[in-house]
Amino acid sequence: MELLTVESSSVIVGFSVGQIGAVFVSATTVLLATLAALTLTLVWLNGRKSSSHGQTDSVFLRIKDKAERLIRSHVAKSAKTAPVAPSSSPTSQSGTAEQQLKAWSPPPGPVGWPIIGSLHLLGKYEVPFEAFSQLSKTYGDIFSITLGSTPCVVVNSFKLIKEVLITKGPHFGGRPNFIRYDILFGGDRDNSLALCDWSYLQRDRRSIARHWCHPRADSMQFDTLSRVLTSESGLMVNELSLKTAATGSRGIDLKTTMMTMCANVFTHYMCSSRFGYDDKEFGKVVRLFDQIFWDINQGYAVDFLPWLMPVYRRHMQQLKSWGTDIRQFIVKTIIDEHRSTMDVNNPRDFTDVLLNQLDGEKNNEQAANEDAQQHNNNAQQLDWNHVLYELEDFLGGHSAIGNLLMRAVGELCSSPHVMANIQEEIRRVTGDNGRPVVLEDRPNMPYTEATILETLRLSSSPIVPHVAMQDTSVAGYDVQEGTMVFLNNYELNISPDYWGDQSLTFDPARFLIQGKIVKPEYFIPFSTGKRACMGYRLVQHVSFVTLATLLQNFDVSASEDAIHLPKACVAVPPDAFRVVLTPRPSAPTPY
Ligand code: HEM
Repeated sequence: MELLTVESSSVIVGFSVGQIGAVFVSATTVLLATLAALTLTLVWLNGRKSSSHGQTDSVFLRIKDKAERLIRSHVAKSAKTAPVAPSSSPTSQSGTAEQQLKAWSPPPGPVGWPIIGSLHLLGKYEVPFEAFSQLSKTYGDIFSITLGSTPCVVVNSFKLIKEVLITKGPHFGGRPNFIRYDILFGGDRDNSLALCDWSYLQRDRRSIARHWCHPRADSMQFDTLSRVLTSESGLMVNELSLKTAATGSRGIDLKTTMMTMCANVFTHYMCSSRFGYDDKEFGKVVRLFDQIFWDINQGYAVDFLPWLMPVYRRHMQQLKSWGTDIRQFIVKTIIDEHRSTMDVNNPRDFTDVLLNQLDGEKNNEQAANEDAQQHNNNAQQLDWNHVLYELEDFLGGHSAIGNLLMRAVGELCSSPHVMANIQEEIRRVTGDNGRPVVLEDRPNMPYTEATILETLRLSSSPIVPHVAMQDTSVAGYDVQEGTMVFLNNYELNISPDYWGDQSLTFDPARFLIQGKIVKPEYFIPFSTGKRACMGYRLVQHVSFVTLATLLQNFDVSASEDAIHLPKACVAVPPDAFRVVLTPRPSAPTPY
């Protein structure tokens, strides 16, 4: 636990969970207090001047860098008296006494500073996951790190990630307590499916959505999705043809069209509603979803240093109003209409199914769960907020897919041979001047599928941090309740240890053996275990039809905009790069 106490003229400097004990420092009291005050003042002043919080964070981290040099000289002097951290390698310890010590020790890790912990170590890299990979070279596959005053553990290897997510999944079902998450979800992050702590309510919410998120090949949901995708992808092509004709070789804003298409797939499939490309209100909501998706994928110093909140006040107000505007739109255009027309015995779509829960309907399938008895004892009635936020969460899933597709397009602009391979595969399956691609073609188009997997691999979506909900252990090291656990998916996805020398090259063929998709077990872009992604099948289905339709109709190439694809992040900025679309002579007539 972090320990920071100010006692008249002395400061007790606490160390991160990886350290035992504390060092009493009286000579540095004034220095540390001054640095803290200076930091707060400068960050606050900068925040007032700057509207960009990325900028605020980098100034903050530069200040910390300067402060680090001052403090490091003090820590170096104190090191002689500081306790020694346990060995970095869990396997390097032997003997009964050492094993016992390990059994009661947290993982090793860097010494944190007062107030900011080891946040400064992350600021040196483009993404925190690079810092985690680097630190693992010193401390091993599992290490402790204190961020602000939050004790964290970083797990880098597939073996240990499995221990956290599967073997000890129930111990690690919590999510970080960031104020930002509360603000986004109506004041309580438990309203959100992805950001709540694990509970029976969460199990119910997951169970209700299962058929809609994982449509099986012979199900009514699959047929509906297939129909919706055919119709929406055709409309997307019409829209893109108009845009391309109007802008010529300067390139077009593909992202807005792609996001609108994906949003319509979701509202059409889950709510039986669709909106025109010229519908300004819908366009605004699609943009708000995208801005929230971008924000959720960023890390902010305030997440770990909540006392910085005044600096972020405007930003937080913005987040709150984005969420409110989206929910008002959903209630006005979707829920109100559904409530007035629904038949409880004949749910038309996912929205009806959710509203039925609100009205007290019980999902019979829940009773079939192995642990039905325990479940029933703990089942909770969904209230209005649960229904509204669950619908918002799932509709918001379209942003992840739209962003993933933009990343795929970005990659294709610099890998035209991959685009040519996909187009050849499309021709083989649908014929010359043949029919439009449909969802049912997916099993016959492994190269297109592999391109999506390769995009997922290189975007290396970081698995949302988990939090220990009880005292537990990983690799034999102690992990206390409340510890945040980062699973280094970035390391899993790009390390040459897993993917060979060319691990950073965009090469879909790495997922193909004799023309068939083969996914290594350590490839887990959607995570695994109790809290694994609920939308992964929708991602596969929607991204397949959208990407194949786009490339069936157009060649894609870079415009004069630079294409920067952020590391370890599915999201590309809301105002993304423009691309040039060149209509293909062999394009089919849409259905
Ligand atoms: C590019 C697309 C996507 C990627 C890479 C992705 C990845 C992930 C990951 C890594 C997690 C965290 C799992 C964990 O903490 O162990 C997650 C959670 C989740 N995802 Fe996705 N996801 C994507 C799209 C979607 C879509 C389209 C939906 C909904 C339709 C969705 C719904 C969810 C939900 C509800 C959770 C929270 C599950 C829980 O905490 O119980 N995701 N996703």
